[in-house]
Amino acid sequence: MCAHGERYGPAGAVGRSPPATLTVVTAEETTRPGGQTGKQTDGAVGGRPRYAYLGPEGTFTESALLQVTGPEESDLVPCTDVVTALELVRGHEADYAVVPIENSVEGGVNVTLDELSSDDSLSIVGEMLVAVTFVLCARPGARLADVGRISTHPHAWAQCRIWITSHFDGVVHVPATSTAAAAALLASDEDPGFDAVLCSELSAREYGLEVLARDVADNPNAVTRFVLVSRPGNTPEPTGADKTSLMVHLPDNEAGALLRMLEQFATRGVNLSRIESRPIGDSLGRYSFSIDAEGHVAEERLQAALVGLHRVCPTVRFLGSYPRADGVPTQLRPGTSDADFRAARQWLARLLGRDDES
Ligand SMILES: O=C(O)C(=O)C[C@]1(C(=O)O)C=C[C@@H](O)C=C1
Repeated sequence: MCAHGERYGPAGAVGRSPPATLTVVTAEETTRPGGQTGKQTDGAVGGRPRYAYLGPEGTFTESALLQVTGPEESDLVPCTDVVTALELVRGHEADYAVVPIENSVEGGVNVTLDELSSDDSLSIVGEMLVAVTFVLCARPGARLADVGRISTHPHAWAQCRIWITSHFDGVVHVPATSTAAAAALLASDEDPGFDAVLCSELSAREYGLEVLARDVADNPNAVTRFVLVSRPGNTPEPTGADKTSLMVHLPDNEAGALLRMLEQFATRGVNLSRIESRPIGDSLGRYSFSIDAEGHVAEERLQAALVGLHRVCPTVRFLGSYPRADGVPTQLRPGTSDADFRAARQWLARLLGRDDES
C-alpha cells in the first residue's frame, strides 16, 4: 500500500530551502528521538529553527513533521490547532508550520485552505504524505462492549464512519482537536467524557492505551497530505517535479468566467492536480478557487499562466512553489518547455526588429 518512507536530515534554517520530501510514510515509520516535552507552548525564536505543528506528540501531523526535521536539530512546537500553528509563523515566533491540507477520503482541510489564502503572509515550501491508519483504543482493561462515547479529530471520525456504525449502535462522537489530543486526555483525565479513542497505533502506545480493534478505517489506503509553511521569500528551487498552489477569485456574474480561468492553464500545458471551491464568505454564491498546478513559478509556462490569470481574474494569490512529495516529474506537452517559450520570444523580437529578448 505505501512506499517505505525516508526520513530526512536537518532542515535548512530560515532563508534556505527545506529538503524535498518524496514518499508516503506511516505514523509508525517516523521516529522521534526524544527531548520533547509535548507541552503545548508558544515561544520566541531561538538559535535553532522552530517548527509549529498540530500537536500534541503522536498526531499524524507530527509524523509528517518528522519527515522534514527532528528534535536534534530543531525546536518542535506542538499547537492545539492549525490556526495557532500558522499564527506563530506569521508572528515570527516560529520559522515553519506543518499542517494537514488534504485527505484522500475526506477532502480538503478547510481551515488550512482558508488560512493560507486569507492574506499574503504565508507561503507553502514543502509537502509531505502520511498513510493514515487508525486503531480504536481505550484504558487498559476496557472492553469493546463497554464503548459508548468515542473521541477523535472530526477527519479521523469521518474516515472510520462505516466501521463505527457497523460495530456500534448509537455510539457518540466527542470531537477532539487531534487524534493524539483525544488519546492524551483519555490517558490523563479521570473523566474525559468518553471511553475510547480513534488514533494511530503509535499514539495508543505512547499514551499507554490498549488497542481494542485495528484497521478500523473504511479505506485502508487513505493518505493525508501535509504542507510545510513558511513566510514568503523562501521559495525552494525548481526540481522538475514541483507543484504551485494558488488562490483565485472569478469576476462576479460573468458567463464563462470559470472556463476562461481554466483556459489560462490549459493553453500553456499546465496540468492541475487539485481544484476546489471555497465560499468567500461575504454572501451566498461567491467562491474562491484553491488550486494546485503542476510546475514551478520559475518555469515559463507557469509564469505565462499566472500572467493570463492576472488579466482575467480580479484576485490571484500565489501560495508557493515546492517539490512534490511523490517526486513525479512534470510531464511537458510539446511546445511548452522553457526553451520553446524563449525561442518564441526571440522570433517575435526579430520580427519587431528588436534586440534578442530571451
Ligand atoms: O489528528 C491528527 O492526528 C492530525 O494530524 C489531524 C488529521 C487531519 O486534520 O486530517 C490528520 C490526519 C488524519 O486524516 C486525521 C486527522
